Amino acid sequence: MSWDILITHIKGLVQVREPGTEIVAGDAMATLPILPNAYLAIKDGVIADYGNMDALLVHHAQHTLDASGRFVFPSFVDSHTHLVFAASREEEFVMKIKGASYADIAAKGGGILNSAHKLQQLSEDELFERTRKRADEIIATGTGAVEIKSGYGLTVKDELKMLRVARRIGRETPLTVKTTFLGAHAIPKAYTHEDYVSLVIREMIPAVAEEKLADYIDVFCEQGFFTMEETEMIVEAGKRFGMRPRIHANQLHRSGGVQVGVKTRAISVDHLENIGDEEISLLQNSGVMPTALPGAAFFLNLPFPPARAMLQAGLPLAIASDYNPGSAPSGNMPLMIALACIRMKLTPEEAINAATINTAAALELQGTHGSITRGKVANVFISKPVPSVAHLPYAFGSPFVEQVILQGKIMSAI
Ligand SMILES: N=CN[C@@H](CCC(=O)O)C(=O)O
Ligand SMILES: [Zn+2]
Repeated sequence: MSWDILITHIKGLVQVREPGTEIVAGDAMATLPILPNAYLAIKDGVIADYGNMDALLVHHAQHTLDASGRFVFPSFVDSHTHLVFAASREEEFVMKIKGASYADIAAKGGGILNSAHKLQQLSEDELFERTRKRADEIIATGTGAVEIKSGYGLTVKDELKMLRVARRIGRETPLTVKTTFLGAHAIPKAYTHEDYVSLVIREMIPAVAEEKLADYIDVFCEQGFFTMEETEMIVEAGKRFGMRPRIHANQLHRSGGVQVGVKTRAISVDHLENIGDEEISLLQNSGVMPTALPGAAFFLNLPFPPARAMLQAGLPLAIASDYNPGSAPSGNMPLMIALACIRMKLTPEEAINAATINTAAALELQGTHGSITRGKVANVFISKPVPSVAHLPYAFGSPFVEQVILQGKIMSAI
């Protein structure tokens, strides 16, 4: 008997859970189970065993890694990204510094329409190569599973192109990928609202379903983008083709996105910079995962979601990066955890739960990802030598991840 990989002398094995814990909510988010002086054994791509070093019986392994002074974490699950895009938009970043708002830029044909224009010029292969670099980047900062949305195509052909690229990231990198169709991300200049919504429902959704390109359907429910009624029509159309909703809700205004999410039984409502008591009560016992995107709130100088009030109401909370060129040009999950602690007053334990076990549930990956549990996919990383888990958000922006293992394979030096 021999392990494929044995990690020994782990200072703390983080997020150790027995099978069955699929989500943490309210007060339970404050507890992050950590096993001190531990080992972790990996075989055939899964977590085969773990325990205290004193209980380690089988020492033989193809690769043995000594993690003295280091923590081992389950890889982050990033449940909201726009990883497939053509190019960065730092020109808009500078406009914002000089006073323009996100909405001003969007109204002038910038923003999402700017990204769509750039993406429409690229071949599928070129788009894949650009996206693969971002995939490597997020792997290096500890992400093991990721949701990727379309929404910068805005034509049937280009939305399909984006989703094919996203699926290919899932096949050709060690990331676990879930895909979301977000044709209703913005309204191209040549269309009326009505005509574009009809294109999304009548042509895009069936074409996406035909190639089985999307697991979920999303809509940017926001003033100047899609109304509550349009959002409901679009997600109901997606549901008829087996795509479960997740919604861009309440980013810039009290847009009603949470109300539509609850009504349509969305798996998650994401952003939530503009919610109040009414939305919090609606989310209670709804089964919808509230998801904060602290990178976007930080980058756009928006209010941060009222995380403490949500936890006090007994809600679960997930944290994702929203990696995209317009409102969150970073997929660095340790940085998102730091922002959640610093700006949303989450404790490190709460923020790490939000970025692992709860994001796994938000992608329906709770059986395979998001915790150190026997039988789950061996997606883990070894930290740099650090004094404590709280060092992660404390030393914000400092590299935290030293060695990545995905699907039971040691990734080359990062
Ligand atoms: N808000 C809508 N979509 C993205 C931003 C897209 C963009 O500006 O390119 C978001 O989640 O923040
Ligand atoms: Zn987004």
